[in-house]
Amino acid sequence: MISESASAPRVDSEVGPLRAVLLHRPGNELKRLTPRNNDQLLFDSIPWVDRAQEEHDAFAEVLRGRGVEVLLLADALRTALEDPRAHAAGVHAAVDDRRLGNDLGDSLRSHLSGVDAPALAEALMAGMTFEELPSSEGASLVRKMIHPHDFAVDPLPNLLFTRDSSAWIGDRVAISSLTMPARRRETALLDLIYAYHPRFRHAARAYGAHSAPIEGGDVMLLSPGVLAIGVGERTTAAGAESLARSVFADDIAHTVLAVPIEQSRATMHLDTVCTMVDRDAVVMYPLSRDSLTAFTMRPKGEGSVEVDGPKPFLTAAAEAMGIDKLRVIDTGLDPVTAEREQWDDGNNTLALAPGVVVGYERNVETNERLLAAGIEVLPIAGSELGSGRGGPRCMSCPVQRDPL
Ligand SMILES: NC(=[NH2+])NCCC[C@H](N)C(=O)O
Repeated sequence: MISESASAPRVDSEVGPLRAVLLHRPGNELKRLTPRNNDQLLFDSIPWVDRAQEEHDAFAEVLRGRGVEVLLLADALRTALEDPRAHAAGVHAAVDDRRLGNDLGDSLRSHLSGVDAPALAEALMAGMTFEELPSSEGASLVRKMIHPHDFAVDPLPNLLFTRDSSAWIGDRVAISSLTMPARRRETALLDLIYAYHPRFRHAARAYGAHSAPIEGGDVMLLSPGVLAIGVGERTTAAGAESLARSVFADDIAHTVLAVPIEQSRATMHLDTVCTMVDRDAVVMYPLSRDSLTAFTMRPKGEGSVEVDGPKPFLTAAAEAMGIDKLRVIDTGLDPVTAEREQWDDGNNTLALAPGVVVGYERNVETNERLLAAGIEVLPIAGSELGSGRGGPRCMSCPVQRDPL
């Protein structure tokens, strides 16, 4: 259970000692994946769910072993839904009349209004097929014509990647406006947690969840007050610009770098090619090293934003951070190994402190080079977890880090 008394959420960097993190233990939503729907649901294969849970439990244990408080999204959602206002909003978020028609929509609404918080949380996360809807009197055309195994409420298998659905910047939380249709409803769940869970009730928001697309995998806190935002398949230029305006207005950042990344599945977020492993160091996909660029945004007064660049990313980042150089841990891998390990989230590490990161054990060569560069790598298994294309950073939303 999530305690209510822990100290206030705050995250100013990528590598400050991690104190609390939001994870999602994969649940029944993964059991909805089939070879017919996995592409649309953004998984590359069909995970073995029990094993994925074991791998995830082991990931959480590694974090706890290092003194990190692990908050689980399902627990947080159930707690939030105990509040009657959250429960009503949860029912609203589950029922889509455009899909169900008015008759079925009404009957699902009245059914879900009567279930307890855990059952509503389960419907919100794992979804419901038409066959699972409560049987109602009268014949809805939709019920007669639809396939019983179609989804009346979509499952959310990508809840696993808590990084993307919300991100803490300083003492504020930005709830994402997710791009892919398969993930959009995650916004509503995070919105409920941050509005109604006692631990978060007082948290101020950065950015409006219904603004232009932003996903947390693209948001990197290079140093206190300096953000890098990937712009590619998920976060749009409009999203990066609105987030910049919002953090400038709230005075929680002074510089925001917008970093164009290739619009492809392999590089869906900035953190698929680059993550921070130390105060002044990143691990980076070798092919991105010399090609990544950045536009630099700064506040210009009266709510306007000045945009410079593009410059090489490493130069722009060092300038914004006020350091001589952002070190790149050179994995020095040959292009084929580098491409294989990038695909398996080798560059997607989660820092627990400066110089200490969690990485997938399968990325043997990347991890060896990190170790050789003096970075401690805590390896975790990810054969099943990785089937959704996300590594330790994607699967974690830091809620509290100590200042550097
Ligand atoms: N921060 C990340 N790289 N997240 C990975 C998310 C993977 C997920 N299947 C998606 O396509 O959205």
